Amino acid sequence: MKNNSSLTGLAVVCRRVVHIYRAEGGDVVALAGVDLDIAPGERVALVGPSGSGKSTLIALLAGLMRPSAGRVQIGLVDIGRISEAELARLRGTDLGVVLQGARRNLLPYATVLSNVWLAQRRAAHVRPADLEPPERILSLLGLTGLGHRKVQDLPPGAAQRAAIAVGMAASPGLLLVDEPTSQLDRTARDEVLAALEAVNTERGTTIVAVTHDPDVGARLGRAVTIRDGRVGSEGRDGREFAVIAGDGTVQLPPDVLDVLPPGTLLSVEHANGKVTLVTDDHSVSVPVASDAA
Ligand SMILES: Nc1ncnc2c1ncn2[C@@H]1O[C@H](COP(=O)(O)OP(=O)(O)OP(=O)(O)O)[C@@H](O)[C@H]1O
Repeated sequence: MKNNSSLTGLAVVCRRVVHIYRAEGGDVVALAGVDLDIAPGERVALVGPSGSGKSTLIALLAGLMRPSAGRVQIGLVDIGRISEAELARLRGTDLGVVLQGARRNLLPYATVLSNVWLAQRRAAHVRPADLEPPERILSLLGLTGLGHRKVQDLPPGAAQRAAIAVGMAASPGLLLVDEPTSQLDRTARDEVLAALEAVNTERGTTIVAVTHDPDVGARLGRAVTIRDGRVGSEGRDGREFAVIAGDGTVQLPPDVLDVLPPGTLLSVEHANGKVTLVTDDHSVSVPVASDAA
């Protein structure tokens, strides 16, 4: 197997990723063909309506589940093709995972420093490597001076940053964070976002965060909207884009769908450097692209 040995950010590639939950009442297709490329050191928010598949996607990136079909690649490793032991090693070292609800990631009666130190011991057991002094990780996350506080005594924002510190304990190349700012006040939320930015800029770590907060998406710079188990659209630097999936399909924005409901027949006209969707009776035409300079 190829290794991810670099300490800098890891790339993520998803190709036609499908995930099906086998449930008693019937199968649930949670992801229906996700195509996504994230460059090393990028910061990406996964946004979208409840039940659209965000948590399923982050669980696949975290190696907690394998895709039913398609390819999920973290750095050089195709996580659908590696053994359970290799997957466990990847999870313990290359991937930092911060679950939703900061305190679920932490031992409440232990100090912040001990929480980071214990996470490092677990990582060293899986793959012996040089580990960063825990104090340096706390400093990166703005927790200097709080190392000897018990987790249960921390205010919510500091607890969230402590959970990120534990996620960063083994200096992973990819940090996955589920709802990092939910239930935080504005100040605490800004401190958490500043901490994530520090991780990204100072360590080069790739960051993927699931969030319901549109401001988080805007602040991270790239917001990928998951809709009905697919990549629906992307916001980049304040602009909104539709995305062509690997099978050539495009999810139309909700306001266009109001005018063109599912089942509408369209002809795709490509002429004079313009691509236009036109209804059969020519009552609606939607210019979708222009390749004119
Ligand atoms: N363990 C499971 N068994 C069966 N179905 C599941 C399971 N987990 C999720 N689902 C279903 O898969 C779909 C996607 O769920 P997922 O939790 O990934 O969405 P989400 O976008 O993260 O939602 P939320 O924002 O509410 O957390 C939903 O229809 C959900 O009901």
